[in-house]
Amino acid sequence: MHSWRISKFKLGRSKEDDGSSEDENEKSWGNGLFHFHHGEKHHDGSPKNHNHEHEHHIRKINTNETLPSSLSSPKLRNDASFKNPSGIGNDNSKASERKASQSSTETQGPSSESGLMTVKVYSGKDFTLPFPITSNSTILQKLLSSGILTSSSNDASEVAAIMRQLPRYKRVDQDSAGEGLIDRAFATKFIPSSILLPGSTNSSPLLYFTIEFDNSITTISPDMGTMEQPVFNKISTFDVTRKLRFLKIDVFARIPSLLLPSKNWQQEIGEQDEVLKEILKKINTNQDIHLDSFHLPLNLKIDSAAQIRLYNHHWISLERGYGKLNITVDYKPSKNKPLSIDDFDLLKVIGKGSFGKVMQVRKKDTQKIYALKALRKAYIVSKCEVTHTLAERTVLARVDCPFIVPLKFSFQSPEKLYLVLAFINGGELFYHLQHEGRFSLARSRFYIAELLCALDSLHKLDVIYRDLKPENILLDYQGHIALCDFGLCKLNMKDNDKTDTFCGTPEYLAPEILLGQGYTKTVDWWTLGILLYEMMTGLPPYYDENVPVMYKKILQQPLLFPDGFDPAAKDLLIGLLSRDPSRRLGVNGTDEIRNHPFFKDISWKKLLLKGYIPPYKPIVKSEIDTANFDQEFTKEKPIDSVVDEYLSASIQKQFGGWTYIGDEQLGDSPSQGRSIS
Ligand SMILES: Nc1ncnc2c1ncn2[C@@H]1O[C@H](COP(=O)(O)OP(=O)(O)OP(=O)(O)O)[C@@H](O)[C@H]1O
Repeated sequence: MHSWRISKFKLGRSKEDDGSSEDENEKSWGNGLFHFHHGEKHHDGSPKNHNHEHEHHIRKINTNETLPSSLSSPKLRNDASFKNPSGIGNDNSKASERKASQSSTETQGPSSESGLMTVKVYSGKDFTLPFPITSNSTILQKLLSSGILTSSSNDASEVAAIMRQLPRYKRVDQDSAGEGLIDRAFATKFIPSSILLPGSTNSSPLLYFTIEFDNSITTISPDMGTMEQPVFNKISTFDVTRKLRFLKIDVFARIPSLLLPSKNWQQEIGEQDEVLKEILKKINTNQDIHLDSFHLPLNLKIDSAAQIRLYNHHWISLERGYGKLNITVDYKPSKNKPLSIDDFDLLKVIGKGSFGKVMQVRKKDTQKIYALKALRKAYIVSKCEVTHTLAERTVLARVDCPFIVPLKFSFQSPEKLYLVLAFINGGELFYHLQHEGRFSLARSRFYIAELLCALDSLHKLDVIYRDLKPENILLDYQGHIALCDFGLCKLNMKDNDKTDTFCGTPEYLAPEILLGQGYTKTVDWWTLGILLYEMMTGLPPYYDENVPVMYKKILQQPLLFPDGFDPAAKDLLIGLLSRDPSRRLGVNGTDEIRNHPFFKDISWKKLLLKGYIPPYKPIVKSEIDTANFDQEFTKEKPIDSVVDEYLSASIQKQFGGWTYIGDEQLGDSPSQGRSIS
C-alpha cells in the first residue's frame, strides 16, 4: 500500500520579499504564513481539497522560529480565531453585496485589444473511423432506429432503405467469429451522429468536438445527420483578451462497444497495431476516443473597430484526415467596458484559498464558463500580501503559455479583488497522484515536459515560480497541465539575480533556501526534480513527517532510487537535484534540461501546440462539470459574500496596481496602475 505523506506546510512571504511597506502593512510585518493540510481522500473517493477549512489551519509563527539553522518544528497556535481568519464562509446574500459590486471601480482584461469571437459550425463531411465495425444486422438496425438522421426521429422506411444498402459495404473477409465487417470508410455513412438511448429524451452524440481558445472550451455536438455527414448548426462566442494565434479543434467519438468486431479480431489487430489497441481498449471501457485535431490560424491583429469575418463558410480538413468541418469565424473588437460581479452568474463554489474563495461562474453575455477568484482586500492588507497579490495578477496577465491557467479579466469593488480565470475542470494533480499512488514513466514525462514549458515561460519573464507542487497543478478536460496559484512568484529576477525570502513548501524547499544563502531561478529546477521523483515513486525524495528531520535530509541525505528505476530519469534527477545550484541542470538555461536524453522522443514544438494526446484523460462530462471538485465546496451556495469593511484611501491606493488598463484607477498615481515592480 502506498504510503502518502501526511502533512504539508506552505511557507509564506516575509518582508524582504514584499515591497509593500506602507502604513497598515507595516504592523504585521515579520510573520510567516503557514498552511497545513492532510493529504486524504473522502470515503467516497472524491477529491478532498486541501484548502478546505477543516483541514486548512492557517498559523502565524515568528519567522525566526522557522529558520532552518535551528531546524526546529513550527509551533501550532491553537487559537480558534485563526481557523477562519478571513471570515470565508460567513456568506450572507444581502442587497449590500450588490451595492458593493455595482460600485465596482474598474477594469478590463489584459489587453486593450479585447473583443468577441463568434464561431459558427454548420456541418461536417467525410468523417471516418480508424477501424471497421460489425455487420451484425440486429445491432445495426437497432442503432439506426434510435438515431436522428434527417429529422426529429427516423421513420421505418428510411431505416429499411439503409439496411438494404448495407451488403454493399460489407467486406468479404470475416472476423474469426464468422461475422462480416463493414469497412471503416463506409461504417460512418449510415451510423447516426446522435442516438436516442432507450428511455432518454435527449440524444447522445456519437461524434462531437471541442473548440478551445485560451483554455476556454466549447463542446459542439451534432443535432442530426450521419457520423460521416453530421449537422451541427451551433454558435459559440469567446471572450478575446489575448491575441492568440489559433483556435484548437479536437474531434472525439463515443462509439458503443457493441459496434466493434469480435473480441478475437480485436486481439489479433491489437497485436499488430499498438495505437488501435489503445483505441479499442478505450471503447471497451466506455471512454471517448480522440479522433483528430486542427489548429485554425487566427489573424486577430486587426485595427478596425468594426466586426470582421475571419473565415466564411470555410471547410477545414482535420490534421489526420478523419474528416472536414464547415465553419465561419467573426471577430468584433470591443470597448474596455468595466466588468463587475453582476456580469456573471455564480454557479458553484469550487475551492477556497487563504484569501478568499474560488467559484465557477458563467459570463452572462458570452455564456462562457470561468473560475472567479475573489480576494478580500482588508485581509490581504492585514497579511502584508498586497505586493504579492498584485504580482499574481501581473504574472497571470503577462504570461502566455498553454500550460498556465490564463487570466481573462480582473476587476475590483471597494472591498474585494476579483480574478476571472479559465475554468480548468480535470482536478488537481495532487488528487490524481494520491488516487493512483504513482504515475507511469510515460505519464510522468508528459507532465514534467509540459511543466518545463510553463516554468520556462515564467523564467523568460524574469519570474521565479517558487511553489511547484502537485496541489498547484490542475489538469484540463483532456489531461493537459494548467499551472495555477501564482501567489509566491518573485518578479524581476534576471538570470543571476538572487533573492533570499524563506518561502515555499517544506518537501520542495531547495537546500540553498534552507541555508539562507540566497537563490536564483534554479530553485524551480530543484522543485521540478522533487516533483518528478514524487510522481514516479509516490513520495518526495527527502520526505519525513518531522519537518526539521526533513530539512536535514534535504541538506544531507544521499539521493536514493528504488530498484529498476529508469536510468534516464535517474540521470535527469541527479542533475536537477544537485545541491549546488551553480552545478544544477538548467543553470545555463532551459535547453540544458530539454536536451536531456529523458526527453529525447519529445518534439517541443508539438508539445507547445498541445499536440500530444495526454496519457490520461480526466472524467469530465461537460464544460460545466464540477465532479472533480470537492463536494464540501460544490454543495455550498455560490454567493459573493458581504463584507462591510471600510478601507482608507491610502489603502485603496495600494490596489491601483490591479488596474492593468482602463481610464479609471483607484490609485492617485497613474504609474501605480502600470507597474508592480
Ligand atoms: N482556474 C481554475 N479552475 C478551476 N479550479 C481552480 C482554478 N483556480 C483555482 N481553482 C481551485 O481553487 C483552489 C484554490 O485556488 P488557489 O490555490 O489559486 O487559491 P489560493 O488562495 O492561492 O490558495 P492557497 O491558499 O493554497 O495559496 C485550487 O486549489 C483549485 O482547486
